[in-house]
This record gives sequence, structure tokens and C-alpha cells, in this order.
Amino acid sequence: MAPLRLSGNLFDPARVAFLCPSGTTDLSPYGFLVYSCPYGIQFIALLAILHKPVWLVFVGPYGPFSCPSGTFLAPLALLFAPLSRFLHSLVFSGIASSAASYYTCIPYYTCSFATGVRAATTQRRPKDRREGFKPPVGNSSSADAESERVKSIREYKQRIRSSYQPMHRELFEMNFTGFLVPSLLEAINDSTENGVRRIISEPTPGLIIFDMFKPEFCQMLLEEFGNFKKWAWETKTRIMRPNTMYRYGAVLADLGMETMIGKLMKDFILPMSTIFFPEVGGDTIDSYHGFIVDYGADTAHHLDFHVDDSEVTLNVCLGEKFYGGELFLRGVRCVKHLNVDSELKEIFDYSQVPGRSVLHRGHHRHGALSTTSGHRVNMLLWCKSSIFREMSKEEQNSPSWCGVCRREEN
Ligand SMILES: O=C(O)CCC(=O)C(=O)O
Ligand SMILES: [Fe+2]
Repeated sequence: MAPLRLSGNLFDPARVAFLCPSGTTDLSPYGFLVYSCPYGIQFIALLAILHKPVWLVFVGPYGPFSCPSGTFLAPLALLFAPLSRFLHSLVFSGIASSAASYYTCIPYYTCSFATGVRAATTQRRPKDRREGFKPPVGNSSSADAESERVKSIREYKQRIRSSYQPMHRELFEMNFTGFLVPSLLEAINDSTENGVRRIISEPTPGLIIFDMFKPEFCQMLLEEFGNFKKWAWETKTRIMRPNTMYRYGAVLADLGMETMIGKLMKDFILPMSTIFFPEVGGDTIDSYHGFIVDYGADTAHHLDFHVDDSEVTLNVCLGEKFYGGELFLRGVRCVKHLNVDSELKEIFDYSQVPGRSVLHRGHHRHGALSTTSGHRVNMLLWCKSSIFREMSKEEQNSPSWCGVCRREEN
């Protein structure tokens, strides 16, 4: 396995999610951190970190679920060991050895992505667990549950349409000259590949960065989002979340912005994805899922390691003032190789800047590190191509865009 370099706070939830080989997504709020120890010794420790939830640290080659001894023997050991001494020594050994690993670059801890990468979906949950959501019980079938779900989405949209008063009506119109930075407008009007290439940078392969929105637009969209949350609070409306990964955020179409975002996608994002990502259907994008996400002290801190349910993703930071929140990218993978370790050259962390966009393939594995202070809001467009999806079902061969398939071909 490839050596894993660790930096920053080792107990950051995003790092934990990234390191954990199994069960990460459900458990990451409690911080499952799995170490692989070259000596094959297995430990488990409980850490209570100040105001953070309890963290479980497993030191063992396979992780909590795939390794019976890690799962069963270690808690037993915990019961029998004098607790305080046991915890102390394990915490110490964990920190000391991971630091040693980082500074010496020796693959002291290795990790596998066995089942670690999450495939995000756009499935909506009318309520989530935090809000007391109970799955349907009794003899109701999944078809009933589905029709319940559709009904509640319909009612939700109806409620917004009938009572939500937008704060900035101009956001719903298509005044792109007022919204987009001149460099992007010129490049798209120029309609040449060279014109577009002049305004982008690509700090790591497959990550296209360019300035997109004027500060006035970012401010207006932030205010509109704040206004929407206020309305939801006042009317006791539960905001429907954008996908299975978020507890916070909102779908742009639900706010009534589908026409504007659709045009933005067609006129600006499609030309760019045609140039940079034709091999994943970037030139045949025909639908999108647009949403806003929200990080900070009162909302989510980080986003788990995942791939998007998209061919191409546009991610624009809107603001506000924040520290942290870097997007961490770890290489492009097809479904078959989703859990294959990153090579060093695939590891890239990007610091987000308000108004600036990143465009990447949906299967470029990524997540967001903790927003350690302040408030970060981003706008996401998951762009999809039905033609590409249809063709991918039939084609079995190794796609050239997957980092592992490409390596195997050479
Ligand atoms: O928070 C971010 O910047 C990443 C968001 C993201 O990856 C997603 O919503 O798919
Ligand atoms: Fe994503």
C-alpha cells in the first residue's frame, strides 16, 4: 500500500473519514480512526476530546468491522485493563507513532479505502435522524414509502411557491452580465478553446479553477439563502436537504432558481466541460442538480470522502469569512477502483476562495476538511449526461479517465 502522509490535526473528522477503511460514513461523527500497525498489534482506545464527541481509535491492520479481534478483543482488553493507564498509553502511542510516520514518511500507518469512499446520491430524505425521522414501519411497502416521499416533496414545493417571498428577485432572472466576472463572459463569448484556457488554472490534473461570480452576486445569494432559512424557521417548514450527505443546505430549484441555473449550466458550464471532460460525457450534459451547502459552528464542519452522482461537478465558494474548509482531492476512479489507494501525485488540497469555481469530474474522489471557524457556503452543480450513463452500462472496458485503469494499461 502507498505511504500515507498525514498533516494538520490528526483527529480532524475529515482525516478520520479519509483514513477509515470501513463504516466511515455512518460513524464518522464519532470519529472512527483506524490505524494499521506494522507489528500487527491491535489496540482500541476511547478518547474524549473536549467538546468533541467520543472518538474511537483502532490500531490494527484491518479496521473495526473486518477484523474480529479489533472488534471483540480490544473492547474486552479495555474492560480488563486499568482504564486510565490503558487510555493514556494508547493515546500516547497513537499520537507518537503517527507523528513519526508523518515526519519520516515511512508507511508506518497504511490504510486502505476498502469501503471508505462514499457514493453520494441525490435521494431526498423528508426528515433526517437528527430531526426525529423514523423510517416507515408496519406493513407499508417500499412503494408506499416512495409515494409518501414524492407527496411530501410536492407539498414542500407547493408551500414554498405559495408563501416564500424572495429577497432578491433579480437572482431569478438571467442577468449574467451583472453576476459573472468579465473574464468569464469574454472567454465564453470568444467561443474558442484558447480563450477559455486563458482564464483557468489546473493546479493538479482534472481540477479546473476559474473566477466566476462577482462579489455582489455571492452576497445576494448568501442573503437569499439566509432569508429562505429564516422563512423556514418562521413557518416551521423543514428544509429538504440536497442529497444523502447533508443535513444542511437547500436545493436551488426548490427556491425557484431552476431556470436561471439551467441557463448558467448550458451557456457557461457545458462549453467548459466540453473542453476539459468530454471523456466522461462533459460534452453531452443534459441535466443538473444544483444546491447550496452550509458549514460552520451551527451546521456541518466537514464533508466525508466521496464521489458525486455527476459526470462533472461545479463547486463555487460564495463566502463568507471562514478558516479551513479545504477541498481535498484524491484521484479519479471508476466504480471498480473506487477504493484503491491514492498515489502521492493524486493528493491535492485546495483552499476555497469566495467567487472562485472549481470544476472536476464527479468521480474525482474528494471531500471537504473542517471549516474550523466562521461560516462557509458553497453552490454546487452536479452535472449529468444521460447519454454517457446509458453508454457506460454497455461498455465493460477500462475507462481511460480512471487513474488505476490508466496505470494498468501502461
Ligand atoms: O463543501 C465542499 O466544498 C464540497 C462539496 C461537495 O463535494 C459536494 O457537495 O459534492
Ligand atoms: Fe462532492
